[in-house]
Amino acid sequence: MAPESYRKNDPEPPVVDGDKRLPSTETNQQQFRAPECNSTYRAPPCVRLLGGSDASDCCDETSRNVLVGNLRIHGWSPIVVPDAPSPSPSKEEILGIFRRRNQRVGDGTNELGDVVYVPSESGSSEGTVEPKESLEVGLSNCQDPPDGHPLPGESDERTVKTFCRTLSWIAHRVCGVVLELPPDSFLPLDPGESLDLLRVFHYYAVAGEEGTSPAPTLGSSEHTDWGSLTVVWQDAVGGLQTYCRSSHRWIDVRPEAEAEAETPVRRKGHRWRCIVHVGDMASLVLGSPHAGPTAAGESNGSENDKKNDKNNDADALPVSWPSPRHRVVSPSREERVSLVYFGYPPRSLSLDRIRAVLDGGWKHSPTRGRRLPLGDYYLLRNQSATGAGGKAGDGNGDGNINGNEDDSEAGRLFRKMWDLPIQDIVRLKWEQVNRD
Ligand SMILES: O=C(O)CCC(=O)C(=O)O
Ligand SMILES: [Fe+2]
Repeated sequence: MAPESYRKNDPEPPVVDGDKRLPSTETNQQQFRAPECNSTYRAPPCVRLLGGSDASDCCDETSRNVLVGNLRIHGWSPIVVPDAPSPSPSKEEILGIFRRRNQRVGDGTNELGDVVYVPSESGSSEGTVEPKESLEVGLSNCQDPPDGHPLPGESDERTVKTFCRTLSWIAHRVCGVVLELPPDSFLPLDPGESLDLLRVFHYYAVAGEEGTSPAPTLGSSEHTDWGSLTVVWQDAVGGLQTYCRSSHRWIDVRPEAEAEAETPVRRKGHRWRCIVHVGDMASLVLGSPHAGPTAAGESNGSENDKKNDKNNDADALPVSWPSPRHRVVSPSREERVSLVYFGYPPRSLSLDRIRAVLDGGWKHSPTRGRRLPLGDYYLLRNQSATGAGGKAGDGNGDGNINGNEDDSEAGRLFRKMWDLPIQDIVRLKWEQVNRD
C-alpha cells in the first residue's frame, strides 16, 4: 500500500519563539507541550533557539521544554538557530561544489583533499541503488581552517569543512546548552575523540511514472541513524519523511522555504533552519533507564529479582526518546541537496558508560521511558547484503518471531555492543554497509 503523506490541510505546527520570554509556570509548560503523535498527527513545533552560550540566555524554559518534548515524543524536532558561526548554504553553492568536483575528476586534476566523494549507493539489503551522490568529511579533519589563498579545489574543501564545523557547533549547542546533557556523553568535547561525520547529499531527480507505481523511488531508504544525534539541513525541494508509528503514515518534514514564510527574521546573524533526530545510541541509553540488555528475563537469584522488578516498572512506561525511522523520497522534477551531520558519543566510551554518566545526574532524566522494540533500531540490525536483519520491519518488530527480544538477532547484537567502545560499534556497522 502506498504510504500516506502529510496532507497539506493538516494543521500547521506552531513556531515556538524563544524570543517570547513567557514566565516558566507549569501552565505555560503544559500549554506548549508537544502534541502526542496519534492519528490526528501534528508535526512537532519548530523551536527557535536564541543566541548566547549558556543555558540562561540561549534558550528560555518554554523553548527548552518544547524541544525536550519533541524529542521525547517524536524523536525529532525542527529548530531555528539565528546566530550560527557561518551562513546557511544555498542550493546553488552546493550544486557548484559537486559540479566542479566532477569536472576536475574528468580533467584528471585534484579531488577535494580530506573530503571524500561517494557515488550512488546501494542503500538496502536488497541492493536497491539510491540515486544520489555525496561528499563526506569527518569533524576531526575539519579543525583549524588554513590561512592564505586556496588552491583550486581547496576553496570547496574549505566550504564543506565550514559546514561541518557549523553543524557541529549546532549539535553541541543542542546537547550542551539546550538539553543540558553532561559534557562528553552524547558528543565529545575534544574533536580528536570525535567520530562525527558530515555528508553533503545531491539527490538526482527521478522522473516519476505517475499513476503506474505506488511506491516512490527512495533517495535514501528507510532507516534510523546509528549515533547520538543527527542535524539535517535540507533545501526547499523537501523529500525527507518521518514515519509516525501511531498513525502508520510517512510524514513530510517541511522544507526550508515553506517554513521560512512563517518565520520572520528578527535579528541579524547566520540563521540556520535544521531538523534534529535522536540517534539509536542515544535512544538506547535513554530508554528503560533501569534495564540494560541483560536485565530482561535472566535468572541469577536475588540480583535477578531486583532487575525484574525494575524491568516491570520500565515496561509500564511510555516509549520515549525514540530514534525516528525516516527516509528521503527522490525528487521527481528538481534535484535536491542536503547536509547531514551525524553526531556520535566519544569514541572510547561504551553505551554502558554513557548510561552510567546519565544516571549520575541528568536534569531531564524524568523524561526517560521505555526504548523502542530492539528490532526497530537499525544499529541492531545486520545491514550487510547477506544479513536477514537488514530487511525493513513493519514498525512493530522485535526482531524475533516468538516476540522474545533476548533471542533475537537484535538482542544478541545489543548485548554484544553494550560494552564495546563506540568506535568498534561504528566500525562494525560500516563493515556491514560497505558493499564495494
Ligand atoms: O538527506 C537527508 O535529508 C537525510 C539523509 C539521511 O537520513 C541519512 O543519510 O541518514
Ligand atoms: Fe538518516
